[in-house]
Amino acid sequence: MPPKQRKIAIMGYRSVGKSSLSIQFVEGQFVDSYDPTIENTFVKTTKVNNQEYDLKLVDTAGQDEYSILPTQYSMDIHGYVLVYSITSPKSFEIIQIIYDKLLDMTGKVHVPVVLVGNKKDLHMDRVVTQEEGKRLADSWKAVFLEASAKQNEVTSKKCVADIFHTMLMEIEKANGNTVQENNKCSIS
Ligand SMILES: Nc1nc2c(ncn2[C@@H]2O[C@H](COP(=O)(O)OP(=O)(O)OP(=O)(O)O)[C@@H](O)[C@H]2O)c(=O)[nH]1
Repeated sequence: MPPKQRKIAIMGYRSVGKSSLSIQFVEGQFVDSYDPTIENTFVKTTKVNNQEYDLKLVDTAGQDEYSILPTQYSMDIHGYVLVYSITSPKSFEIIQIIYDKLLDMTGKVHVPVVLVGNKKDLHMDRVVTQEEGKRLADSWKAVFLEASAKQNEVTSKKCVADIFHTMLMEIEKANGNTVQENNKCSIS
């Protein structure tokens, strides 16, 4: 089977770890320093359920309540990884605004979304509970995962690559395809 071409955007408030999650997935490393992103596209070939995907990952600039989303984000993007930090109530508020803007812009009632609560390693600074994240994702009929880009960990027994693999599977489902669920850390 030829590889499928997929484009995913990773969005959220400033400093929630969008670049860190992207770099952990693409390069397998964590960078502690903070360098605000303008926009960056990563390319990676990855395999899920025996299907190869040529993935373009658009790491967007941090958005706030006043940001106007570039219209190209509604045109050639197959799915959205929406990220907040479990240590930032503001980022949780902003992610809901971004989701509403996406629906408005695409004119759709449902877009493939994976909601990610990042920085789950910072237990002491947690302000957004897992239940709040799950409830929000449920209201969108989206998948919810908590992650640590730093520790390359996602919910239980999974790693950052699984965020993107889950996203690819959500896109398959949105296209009417059935998918196999995977419950351990993916390597590629
Ligand atoms: N402890 C911890 N720190 C993290 C994690 N993910 C990111 N960080 C740190 O948070 C800061 C911001 O991370 P970035 O990945 O640059 O955030 P961003 O969302 O891309 O930021 P913008 O480009 O401004 O939108 C950096 O200092 C990271 O090292 C994580 O899972 N745990």
